[in-house]
Amino acid sequence: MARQVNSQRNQEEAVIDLAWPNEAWSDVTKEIFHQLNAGTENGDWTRHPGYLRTGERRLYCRNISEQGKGFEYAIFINKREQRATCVCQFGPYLEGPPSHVHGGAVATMLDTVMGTCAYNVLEGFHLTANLNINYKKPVRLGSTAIFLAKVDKQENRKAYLSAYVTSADGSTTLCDATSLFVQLSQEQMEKAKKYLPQDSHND
Ligand SMILES: CCCCCCCCCCCCCCCC(=O)SCCNC(=O)CCNC(=O)[C@H](O)C(C)(C)COP(=O)(O)OP(=O)(O)OC[C@H]1O[C@@H](n2cnc3c(N)ncnc32)[C@H](O)[C@@H]1OP(=O)(O)O
Repeated sequence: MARQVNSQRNQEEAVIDLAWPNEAWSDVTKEIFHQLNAGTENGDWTRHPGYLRTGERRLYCRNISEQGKGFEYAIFINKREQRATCVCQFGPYLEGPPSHVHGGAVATMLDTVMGTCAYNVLEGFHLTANLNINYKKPVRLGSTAIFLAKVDKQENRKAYLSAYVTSADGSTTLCDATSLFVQLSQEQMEKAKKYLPQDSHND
């Protein structure tokens, strides 16, 4: 059910919101998505739009355009509680150990979920300064996992986040992680402005 979002930027580049179930999603992934999406009804949670840009640049975890082959995910944000929850299904192009997900693919989703959390709940634009991951169990290729991230503390420009990854039924912890995100200074933001999308489409 990806939704075309008009982009004022330039005509040949479409911006498509992929953070919706599609036919490549398993019933488990869809079920968890609908549970998380139900949390948006009373406004506590918001679904973070996951845009595929079909132009030159693409968000790394949205760059495998064959449906179901890469990262299939949706991220939900609770701004008041400074938390993010993500349901992610790992496609067959993400293999590391045979039939299991590459550790770098899991790290990508941890960086993205914590980065999206920081982006939505904190002031200013943050970059990852440090990311530490403990891999507790291998993640089966094709399986669905849940990522739970939160902001633990802020000190000046530093934001400390933690996250853990569970199996779809929540019974098994697959990973846990901590990170440090640093808010860009005014001067750094000025320099970064030329790289930011001109319209409101993020991710
Ligand atoms: C408009 C909408 C468009 C986009 C809408 C997006 C929507 C949402 C999608 C997000 C999805 C992707 C999210 C992925 C997020 C990435 O993947 S970001 C890419 C990977 N990260 C990088 O490339 C960052 C590279 N590093 C840097 O640029 C610089 O080191 C930093 C991080 C900006 C910090 O440098 P700096 O500004 O010079 O600051 P610096 O004084 O060095 O450090 C500040 C403080 O942090 C501490 N610190 C810095 N590094 C460390 C460290 N490694 N360990 C411990 N302490 C540290 C310093 O000690 C210092 O502490 P205090 O002295 O203040 O106590």
